[in-house]
Formats: sequence, structure tokens, C-alpha cells
Amino acid sequence: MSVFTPVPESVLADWLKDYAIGRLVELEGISAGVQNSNFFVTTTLGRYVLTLFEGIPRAELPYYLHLMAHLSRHGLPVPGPIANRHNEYLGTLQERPAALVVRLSGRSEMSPGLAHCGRVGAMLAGLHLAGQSYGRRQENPRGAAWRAATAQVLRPFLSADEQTLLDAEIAFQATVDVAALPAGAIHADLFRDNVLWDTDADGGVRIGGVIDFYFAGYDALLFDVAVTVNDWCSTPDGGLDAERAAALLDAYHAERPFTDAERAAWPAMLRAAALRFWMSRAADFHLPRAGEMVLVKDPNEYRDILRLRIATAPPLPR
Ligand SMILES: Nc1ncnc2c1ncn2[C@@H]1O[C@H](COP(=O)(O)OP(=O)(O)O)[C@@H](O)[C@H]1O
Ligand SMILES: N[C@@H](CCOP(=O)(O)O)C(=O)O
Repeated sequence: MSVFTPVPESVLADWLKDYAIGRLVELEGISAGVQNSNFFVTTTLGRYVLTLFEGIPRAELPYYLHLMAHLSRHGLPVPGPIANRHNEYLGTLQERPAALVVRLSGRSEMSPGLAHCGRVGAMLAGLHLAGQSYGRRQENPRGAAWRAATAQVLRPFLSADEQTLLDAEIAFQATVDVAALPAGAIHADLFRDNVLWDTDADGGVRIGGVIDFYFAGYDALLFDVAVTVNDWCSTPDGGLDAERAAALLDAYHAERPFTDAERAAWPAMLRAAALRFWMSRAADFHLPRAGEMVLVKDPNEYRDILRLRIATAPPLPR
């Protein structure tokens, strides 16, 4: 994360009087993440994560917070949001919309093996199945409309080659029949740093938490699978590791079998997912936001992944 907006301890201590979670013991800014300001908050009653939302319109925030509550209620390791004494998940702190969620245990695994990929595939299918009964609907904030608008802003910062790649890929994506694909609430950013791992009693790996639902939205479920495969199963040069991809996709398929339309759209979805993160990283890189601790991820990694996915894509399991 990053901290764009600092929060003095005295201000937070006062704000917490609106909650039933005890008194402030410790406040610590978190340096991972790119979108919002995040803090670990320890009180006399528990451990929480405080998020100050930096760019997301306030009206869109209930979708994310209620989705997290919905998935948590369905038994998935998703941080439940904390309601304040007015029974609201969303408050205001330092003139920003702000929310507290439960702090889940575990650490990210940035070098996942087959067991990790299998568990992530099964978890993603679980999120998609539980999401089918989520009553609210909000479009993917990084979907086709965002892509078109951001392409205009980005173009002047790109090389001639990159402009050609961007234009061609946006034109290609416009030809894909996304409406033919099963859709629902998707996480849309299930990268390795958004999954926390714990250890089982028998020493096996276990997902302790899936975090950061603030890019979630309604879209093709397969887009979410593609985002996840591109991050969890890429080799250092951006190619796909066939074994890790198979572990993730087989485990997903065992919970929610892929349809024929999804099989046909898979290469295009891997490309759409790569394009989305190339564009967002390039926008963050060329148009950085001011902040106390700001993390900017390498856009070229996803530009290269996009080029490789255009060249080749593995099939989905049958
Ligand atoms: N509920 C949580 N439990 C434990 N750690 C969390 C939780 N939410 C966030 N974190 C930590 O905060 C970091 C940044 O959160 P993230 O949601 O990815 O930020 P951003 O909203 O800026 O993208 C994560 O990498 C993780 O270390
Ligand atoms: N996962 C995205 C950026 C979103 O940041 P996050 O910290 O909220 O996951 C990327 O890698 O570009």
C-alpha cells in the first residue's frame, strides 16, 4: 500500500469512540498496496485494518464493504467490515471515506508452488459461487469504459510501438463477446499480495485471508481467473508456467466447471487481464499521485505479459 493521508493517533483515538472495539493501543501505516491509505490498528479488543479511500467515489464504497461482509458470511476468509455505533460500515476520517475491517492472519507468498496455486484456484471458484447470491451490482471499475478513457490519457506517454500495441489490443478486445460468458461479482485483483497464507495444524498451506476488494465489480468470471493466472503462474520473463497454471485451473474447474464459451474466450481474457494492469500501472507511473509513502509497480512487466499472451495461451481444462 501506500499512505497518502496521514492519521494522527489522537484523531484516530477520538474517531474510535464511534465504534465498540475498545481504545486505541497502536497505529501503524502499511507500506504495501497502491490505491488507498491503509493502517494496522490495534485496540484493547482486537486487531483491525483501517482504510482511508483516496479516489473511489463514496457512493461506490458500500458495494465493496457489503460484498466483503457477504463473502465472509459464506464462510470465506474475507475480512468482515466493522460497523460503527450508527450501524454503518462507512465513516469519515481526515475528510476521507474510511472503514475498519478485521485484520486477518498470515503473510503473502510471492513464490507460490503448486499447492498454493491449487488452493487459490479453489478459493477463487468459491468467491465466484458465493458471489452469485450477492444482491448488489456495480460494474467492474476497470472494465471497458475505463479502458477506453484511460487509453486516451496514456497514449501521449507511450512509445510508438506501445501506442500500436495499445490501439490494436483495445480494438481486439472490442470484438470479444464478453456477454456470452458467465458473470457475477469478481475480485478483479487477486494478486499474490492480496492473499495471506497460514499454516495448517498438519503443516500444510492454508489461506488465512483474501483482501483488497476495492477493484471488485460485476464482470465475466473468466476475467478474474485470467487476472489470477497472469499473476500467480507467470515465470520471471512473463511466460506462463504450465504446471502452476494447470494446478490453479484444475482446482477452479473442480468447483465451477468452465463452459465452452469460456474455453473459446480464454486467450482473449488472458490478454484483457494483462492489458488492464499494463494500463493501470502505466497511468500510475506517468501520472503519479502525491503521498507520504507511494508504491508504483513496473508497467513494463504487464506490457511484456500482454505481448506474450498475444503470442500464445494454454487451453482451459476439460
Ligand atoms: N484485512 C487485512 N488483514 C491483514 N492485513 C491486511 C488486511 N488488509 C490489508 N492488509 C495489509 O495491507 C496491505 C495493503 O492492503 P491493500 O488492500 O492491498 O491496499 P490498497 O487498498 O492500497 O491496494 C496488504 O498487502 C496487507 O499486508
Ligand atoms: N495488483 C495491482 C495493483 C493493485 O494494487 P493492490 O496493492 O491494491 O493489489 C498491480 O499489481 O498492478
